[in-house]
Amino acid sequence: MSNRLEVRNVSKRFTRKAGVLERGAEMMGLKSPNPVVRALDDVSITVAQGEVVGIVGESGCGKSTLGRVVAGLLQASEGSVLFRGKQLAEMSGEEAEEARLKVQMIFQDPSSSLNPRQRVREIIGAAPLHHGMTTGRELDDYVSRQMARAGLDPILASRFPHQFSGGQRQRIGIARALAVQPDMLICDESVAALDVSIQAQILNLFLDLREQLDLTYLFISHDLSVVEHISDRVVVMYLGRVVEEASVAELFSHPNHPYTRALLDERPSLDPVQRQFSAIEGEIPSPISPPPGCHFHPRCPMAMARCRVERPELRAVGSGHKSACHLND
Ligand SMILES: Nc1ncnc2c1ncn2[C@@H]1O[C@H](COP(=O)(O)OP(=O)(O)OP(=O)(O)O)[C@@H](O)[C@H]1O
Repeated sequence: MSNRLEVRNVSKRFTRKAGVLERGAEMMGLKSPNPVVRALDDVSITVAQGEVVGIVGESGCGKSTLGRVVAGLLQASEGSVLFRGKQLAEMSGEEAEEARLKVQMIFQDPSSSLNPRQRVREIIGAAPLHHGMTTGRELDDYVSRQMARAGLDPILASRFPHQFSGGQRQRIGIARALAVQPDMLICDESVAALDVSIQAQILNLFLDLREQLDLTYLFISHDLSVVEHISDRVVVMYLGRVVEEASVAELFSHPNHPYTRALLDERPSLDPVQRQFSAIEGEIPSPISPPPGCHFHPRCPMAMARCRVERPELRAVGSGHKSACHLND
């Protein structure tokens, strides 16, 4: 399989506006005024054509930032993103626009990403019309096809978003993304707001679309059950870094990194309300001043002296299995 996407050594820093405390500290000559959040710290991943790669980790570990950098909604501070071996920065204007359209993002809350004043026909049809993928005359048919693909009855095209249920609204968002003929979907908590039974329907729709359209997915979720259901491979992130990656079967049966093991240990069984993992001992440190060495060491039951000073490299621990932990040495 060829690489659809390659994220190479990407870091993303945000500068937060200084709060009262920081400004006071600066006036006393103690600190720089604007704290820097290290949302991504030297992240590298590859996604093969047709693959579904799940990105998991606790809140604030950088999952959404990674998705947004890949979708071109945010610029990386360092590193590069390559599509089929080519960097966006190296492409001509038209080529770059086409590459951007090929990567579409599906967000968590369909209600806030759909214009409430637009009818579904306009929501789905505006972009393909603008980019010349259809004509005004063919628009109704074009929109109907996208709706049918996403499991919506085309007869509903003249309705407004509020006239649909949450699951149907997510289908409108999916139809809108499909309408610009993408190769890759970045799903950022795309089923998190839905009831569990509707979640299963939307996940199955994503898998069907992958078969029909040869789509590639980056699937961001805090819910391990969702990721296990849909992914071929899983990337585990902690405080802006990738700590482990493996095939879904390998990761769930032989987790290597103590953080991944803690995530899986804390995974409650069937209670959907508790399917988030927040129960690992200790607070997540701030990405403004992450701990030195291995970011996980303050919470790691197996931390050694070395873990407090030396960053562990992400290295192979098995076939297609990588982990960033000094315990593997
Ligand atoms: N625009 C921004 N300005 C400043 N800080 C930001 C911005 N966007 C994200 N961050 C910070 O970057 C870090 C990573 O955030 P991100 O949203 O990528 O994490 P996440 O894993 O997706 O978490 P969640 O599931 O809660 O969205 C967090 O500390 C967050 O507060």
